[in-house]
Amino acid sequence: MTSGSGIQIPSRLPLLLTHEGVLLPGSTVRFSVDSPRNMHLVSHRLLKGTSLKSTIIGVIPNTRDPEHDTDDLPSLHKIGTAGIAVQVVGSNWPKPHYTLLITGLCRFSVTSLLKERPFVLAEVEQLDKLEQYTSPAGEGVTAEDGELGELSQKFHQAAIQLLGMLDMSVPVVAKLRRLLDSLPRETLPDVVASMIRTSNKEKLQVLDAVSLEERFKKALPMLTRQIEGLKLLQKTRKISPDTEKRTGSREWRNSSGMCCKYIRSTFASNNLKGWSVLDSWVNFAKPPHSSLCFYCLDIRAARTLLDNDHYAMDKLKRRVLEYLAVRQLKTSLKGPILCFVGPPGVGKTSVGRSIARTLGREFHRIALGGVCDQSDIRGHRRTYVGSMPGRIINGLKTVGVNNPVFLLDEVDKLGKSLQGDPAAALLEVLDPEQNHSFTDHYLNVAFDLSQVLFIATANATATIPPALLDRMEVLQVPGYTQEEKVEIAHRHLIPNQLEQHGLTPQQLQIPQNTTTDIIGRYTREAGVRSLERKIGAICRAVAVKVAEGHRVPRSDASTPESPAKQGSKSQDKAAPPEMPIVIDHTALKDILGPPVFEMEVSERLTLPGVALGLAWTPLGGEIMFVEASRMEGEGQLTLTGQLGDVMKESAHLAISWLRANAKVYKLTNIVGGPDPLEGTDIHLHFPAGAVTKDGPSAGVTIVTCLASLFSGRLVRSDVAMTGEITLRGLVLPVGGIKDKVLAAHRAGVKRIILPKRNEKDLEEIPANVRADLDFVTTKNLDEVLNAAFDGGFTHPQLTSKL
Ligand SMILES: Nc1ncnc2c1ncn2[C@@H]1O[C@H](COP(=O)(O)OP(=O)(O)OP(=O)(O)O)[C@@H](O)[C@H]1O
Repeated sequence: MTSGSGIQIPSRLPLLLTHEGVLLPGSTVRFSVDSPRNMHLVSHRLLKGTSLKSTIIGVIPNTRDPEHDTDDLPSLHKIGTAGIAVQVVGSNWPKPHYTLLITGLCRFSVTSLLKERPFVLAEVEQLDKLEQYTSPAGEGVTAEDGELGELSQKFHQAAIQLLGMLDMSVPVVAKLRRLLDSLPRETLPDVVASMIRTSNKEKLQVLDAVSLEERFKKALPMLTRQIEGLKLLQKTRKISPDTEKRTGSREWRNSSGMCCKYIRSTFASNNLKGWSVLDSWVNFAKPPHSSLCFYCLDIRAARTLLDNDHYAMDKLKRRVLEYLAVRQLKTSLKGPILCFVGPPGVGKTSVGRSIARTLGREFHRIALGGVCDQSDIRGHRRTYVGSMPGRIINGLKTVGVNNPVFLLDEVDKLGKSLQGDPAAALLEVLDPEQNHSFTDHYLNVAFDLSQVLFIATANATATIPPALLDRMEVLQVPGYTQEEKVEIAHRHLIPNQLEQHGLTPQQLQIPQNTTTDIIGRYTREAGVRSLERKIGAICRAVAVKVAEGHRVPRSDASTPESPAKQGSKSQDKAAPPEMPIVIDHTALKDILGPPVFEMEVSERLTLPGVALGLAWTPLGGEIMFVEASRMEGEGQLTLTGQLGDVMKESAHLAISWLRANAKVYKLTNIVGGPDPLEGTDIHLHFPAGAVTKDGPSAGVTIVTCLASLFSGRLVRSDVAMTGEITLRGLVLPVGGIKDKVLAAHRAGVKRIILPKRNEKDLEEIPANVRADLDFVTTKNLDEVLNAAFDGGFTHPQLTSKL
C-alpha cells in the first residue's frame, strides 16, 4: 500500500535506531537514547530545528545503534515508523542521555541510505496512508470489502468485547473506548496491538505486516488471547451475580497490566464489622500495585553509579554487576536471590538501595528482625478483627508498581512462635516456581510476585533457616580496614553529615588524622555506623557554634543580666567563630569526650597466664583476652565468661594436651611437680563477661595462655591467634579469618598465628594490612607455642641437645 496524493511524510528522514520497544502508528512510546548517532540526531536535528517537519523522524526498531560513531552500521530493520517527537528531555546523570516521547504516524521502508554520520539519514517510501487517522470512522474498510471486511468486523467486535471486561474509569481504557468509536477500522490493529499486552516480537510482526489483511490476521489472535486470559481470571473469582448486586463490584488491575472486574466475595455480611473490613479491603485492592514501571539497564552506568555510591566493596560490586548483566541478557526473572551477609554498618542496605536506583526501580525495605508470626508475611484472614494484609502486599501498595526491589532486611533474625513460622511463608515468596501466584490471606487473590527483585541481608548465616538459605546466593560483605574507613568518611560520610546538618565545607573541616583518631579511639566496629554517628555529633556541636556566630547581638542595656552572662555575651560578640572550624585533637576531645578505646593490648599482656585470641561474631571480628590463674587446690578447673559448650570443651582439651606434654615442655604445678594440675586449681576467664562466647577457634589461645601460666613465661605482647585444636595437638582451620585479621590490625597487633589450612584466606586481606602484619601459619601446637613466645617455646630436651 503506497500513499496517494494525500498527506505525505518527508521523503528524507533522519533515523533513530532502537532495539527496545516498538513504535506502531497511532501509539506513543518513550525511548531513552544515549548512543552516539542517536544523540547526534537529537542534538543536531530535534533540538536545532524550528519547523514541524524537523520534529518528524523515522524510528527503526530491532536495530542497535553501534557504541562508537566510527563503527559500521548494522543492517537496518526493513520497515520503520515515521513519528513526531512530542517531547525531548535531556539529562547528564548518570551519563548524558535524552528521553524522547514519540507518536507514531505511519509505516515507511528505507529505499537508500544518504549518510551514516553524524546521524543516519535515509530516503524513505511511505507505506501507510496518513489520512486514515483523520478521516471519520464510517470511511475506510467496511463489511462489503470481502475477506478484509469480515476480518475487520471480527476485530472490531473482539475489541468491543474486551472493553466490556475492562474498567472504564481507567484512563487508558476510556481512551481505547473513544478510539474504537472514532477511528477507521484499518487503524485498529496498530492501536490495539500497542495497548494490549504484547511482546516486542509480536509488535514487530504487526509492524512488518504491510498489507492490511495480514495485519488484521496477526493482531486478531493477540486480542483474542487477551480476552481469554481475562475470562479465565474472572472464572477463578467465582463470580456470582447475587453477590455482585449485594456488595457492588470493584475492578482492579491484574498482573498482566490490564484491568479486570473483580467481584467482592461472600465474606462481607451486612453488619458493621463486615462492612468496615470490606471497606478497608476495597481501599487496599484499589491501588494499581500491578502497574509496571519499565526500565532499561546500562551496565556501564550501573557500574559508575555503584562506584559513586560506595567506596571499596569491589568483590560485592563485581558480583552485583554480573547479576545485573545476566538479568539484562536473559529477561526471564528467575534467578538466584542475593543475600548480603556481614557485620552491621558495612553498607548492605545501602547497596540494595543503589541496585534499585541502577535498575530505575522502586525500592522498599521490609524489616524482618523479630517477626515471628507468619501473618506478618501473608496477612491475616479477614475474619479476624483488625486484620491486615502482610508486609509483601503492603510493600507493593506503598511502591505502587509490581516490579520493585524488595530488601528483606535481617532474614537471620526471623523468629518462630505459636502463630506459625514466618520463614515458611517467605519460602513461597522467594521461590520463583511458586511466587507467580502468591496469595495473601487478607486479599485472598493470587498475586504475581515474579517481577519483584528480592535481595536479603543478614549478619550471619548460622541462624537463617536452612531451607531459606538454600534459595539464596550468599555474598559475604566483610568489615573495612582503617584506611578504607578513612576514605569512606571523607568521600561519603562527612559530605552527607554536613548536608544533613545544613553545614558546608567552608564552615567545618575534619582533617584525615582526626578521622583516624575517631576510628581508632572512639569506635571499634567492623562497619562505619558509629563513625557516622560520631561525625554527626561533631556536626551538631559545630552547628551550635555556627548558629551562635550568626546571632544578632542584643544591646547589653536592654535586659539586666548577671555580670557573668553579660561577660560571655560580649565575648560572643567579640569573637564569632572563625571559619572554617577545623576539628583537631583538642576539639575532638571537647566534643566527644575522652577516648573510649585505648591501645591496651601490650599493657594487658604483662603477666604470665594471659594470651590474646581472635574471635568472630555477627558484629565482625574481635580481639579476645584469655586469662588464667592457679592456686592450691584439688585439681579443679573453673571457667567463667559466659562460655558455650564447645568453648568449655576446648578448655578441657587444652588442659589435657598440656598435661600429656608437660614433661616435654617442662611444665610444672604450683609446687614444682610434673603434673600441672596436681594440688592445683585452675581458673580460666574470658573477659567481657557479659557477652556469650562459643566456638572452637579459641583452642590455640587457651593452650598458649595455660602454657604461659605453667611455665611462668610471658606471651609476646604483639601476638594474637586463632585455631581449633585436637587432642593430639593438631591445629585445624577456622572461619572468619578476614574479619579477625582486620580486628587484630585495628588493635595494633603485629603478629598473627593461624592454622596452616587458612593460608588461602589471606589472599582476601587488603595488601596494606598484610604488609603491616607478620603471619605465622601453623600445623600443630608446638609451632603455635614457638611463635607465641619470644625466642620460641622449644622443649628443653631439644634446647639441651643443642
Ligand atoms: N563502602 C561504603 N561507601 C560509602 N558509604 C558506606 C559504605 N559502607 C557503608 N556506608 C554507609 O554506612 C551507613 C550504614 O550502612 P547500611 O545501613 O547500609 O549498613 P548495613 O550493612 O545495612 O547495616 P545493618 O546490618 O545494621 O542493617 C550508610 O550511611 C551507608 O551509606
